[in-house]
Amino acid sequence: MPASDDPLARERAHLASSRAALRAMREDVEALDIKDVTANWVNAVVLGRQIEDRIKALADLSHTPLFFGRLDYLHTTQEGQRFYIGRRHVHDAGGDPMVIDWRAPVSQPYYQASKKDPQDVGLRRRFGYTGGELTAYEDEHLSDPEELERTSRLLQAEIERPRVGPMRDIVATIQPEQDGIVRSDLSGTVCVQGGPGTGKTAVGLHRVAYLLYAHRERLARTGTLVIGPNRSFLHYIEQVLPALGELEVKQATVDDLVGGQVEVRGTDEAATAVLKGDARMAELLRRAVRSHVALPKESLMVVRGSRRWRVPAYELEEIVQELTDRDIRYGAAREALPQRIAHAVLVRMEQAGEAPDDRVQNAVARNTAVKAVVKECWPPVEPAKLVLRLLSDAEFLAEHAEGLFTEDEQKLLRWAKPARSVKTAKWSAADAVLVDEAQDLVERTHSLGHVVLDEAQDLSPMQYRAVGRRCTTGSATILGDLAQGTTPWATTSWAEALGHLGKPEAVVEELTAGFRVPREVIAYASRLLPHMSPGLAAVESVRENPGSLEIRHTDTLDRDVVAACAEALAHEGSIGLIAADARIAPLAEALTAAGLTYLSPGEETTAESRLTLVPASLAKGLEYDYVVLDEPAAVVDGEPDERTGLRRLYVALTRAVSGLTMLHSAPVPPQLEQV
Ligand SMILES: Nc1ncnc2c1ncn2[C@@H]1O[C@H](COP(=O)(O)OP(=O)(O)OP(=O)(O)O)[C@@H](O)[C@H]1O
Repeated sequence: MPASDDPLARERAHLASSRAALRAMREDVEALDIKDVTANWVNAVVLGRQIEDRIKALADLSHTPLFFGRLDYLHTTQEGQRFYIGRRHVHDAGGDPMVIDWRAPVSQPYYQASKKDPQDVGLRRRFGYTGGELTAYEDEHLSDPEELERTSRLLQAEIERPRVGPMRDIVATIQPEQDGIVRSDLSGTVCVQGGPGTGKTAVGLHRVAYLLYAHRERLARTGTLVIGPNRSFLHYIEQVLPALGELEVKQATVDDLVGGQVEVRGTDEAATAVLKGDARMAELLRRAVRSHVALPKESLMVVRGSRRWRVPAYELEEIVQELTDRDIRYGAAREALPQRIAHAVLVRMEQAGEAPDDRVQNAVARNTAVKAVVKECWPPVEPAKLVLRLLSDAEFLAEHAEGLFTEDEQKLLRWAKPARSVKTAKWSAADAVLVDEAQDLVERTHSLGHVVLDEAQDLSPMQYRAVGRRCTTGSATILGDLAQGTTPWATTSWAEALGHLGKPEAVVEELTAGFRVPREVIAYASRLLPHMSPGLAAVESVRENPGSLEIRHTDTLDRDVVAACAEALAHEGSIGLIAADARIAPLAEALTAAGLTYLSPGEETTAESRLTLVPASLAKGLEYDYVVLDEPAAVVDGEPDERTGLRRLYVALTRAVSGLTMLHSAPVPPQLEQV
């Protein structure tokens, strides 16, 4: 068959010319000479960096196909009729598109069109690649009533592909219900509830990429942030956005966000941490900050030259009262106060026939007598010092906690040993959140354009508030699973959480199709659901490969766990050995003794180094091709209460992509028995 008649050959030719076009685009950028256009050194550096980023974004990565799909519309539109869909836009020398960005509106039917609703699509073609080579394609004629609907083999192969290394993007296979969330508008906050492996993280990251495409300038100005539960999780996901060409998105944990003011060196008992995370703390802090405002006792006398101007105490009182009533930050009101007082002085000057201008008003505002009034009525408040006092000084706490916290609760809140200074205090993570709240009462926190919050179910109300104030003027994507909440303050209702976040109007979407965990394994793990999160639906696995689930009883646990790891290493893909935190040290020793090298979570698995030893407390959000789960009873017992223990076990049981081997010497928790 001549190449021109062979569709695969034609597609390969299009790939080759698209690659050449991309190379040309890159060469054009590389050839840019900025000497003539940059007037100064700063501009040159900024522009130089932008060009470097652009060159990086135009790299042709051999392992990521330039396009993964094709759409042929039934009718020609202004933009054309046939489109190749890929990770980025590529055009030829004449400016005509060779590949269309997956985020462009014309690409949307690639994800959304169906036989029921073809959206003017005649043909949808998916491409299969082997090692960077285009080797297969698969067609759907959406408008052909004769053609039967069937599951795409290429899609299935992509979902079943063994995992190794960090998280990958899913642009080629985003599902319609996921696409709806990815493309939802920047103005709205979306909350996604979904069981393990339903693609919440993937959807959140692709939503950022989409929003950056659709609102590039606005978000470049305001900024975007992805919040995850810990460093190892952030490492695991950090390559997804760069692979989609987005290099500017920041990542942080909640602790990172609030950690600027104090150094966290202490911990809290669970009951204390729960209380410190309670939304009532916000009111306590508000009262404590506002308690610094005092009404003036005496009148003010401003001397300028030979004249003296007097503002009576009742008028100063009115000014202070008016600022108290207004809903502005403590610090902003403190800055406004001298000007207000100066204004009152200026009114008197005008009444006396003078014509003072702005400079006079500014000079009066800086007058020592005015400064003294400000110091007396609106003294500066240092957030960390204020929280320190609340947690150390029983009387001060009691004064502001009245009607909010009982005496017993106040006792729980107070540090056993009062701290002397901000530097030496043993701040806990929950304390840092309080300092952040107090800081915001003094000075408004900068708001970003969009924030993605992953594993949100583990946040306390005060933590939700800390995240919420970082997107007051922007929007958010909140991702979580109520069944995976393992903190003592875990979320029980999304409506409540969204209220704390300050986005009560957000829509809650649910994802139920599972892309990670094989059917048999998810069915086994879901036996726990009625015991820990009644009412939540079990995930429906879309994987065809039933996967393997093996439960082994043993009297020589360490030895057999190591053997199971060695067995798992015979398969391709990554291996996670998950165990209760207390079991990590003995297992590490056993692995080393057996000559098996292992990584810690967050370290990248590679083809050479594929085994990770994962404490159950860090397993959330991660996935491994094969999981060996050590002693489930120890995972449950590692938590302060049974429900949290079962949830921790549920997380550990749902990390596997291809197979799970569970080994136990103690009895398996009875909740896993068949009902
Ligand atoms: N549409 C899709 N096509 C292919 N793979 C997908 C798709 N959606 C999700 N996946 C894959 O499924 C796995 C689970 O996705 P992800 O980690 O986003 O789920 P999650 O809901 O955040 O899970 P968890 O609750 O355990 O944190 C990942 O490997 C992801 O790439």
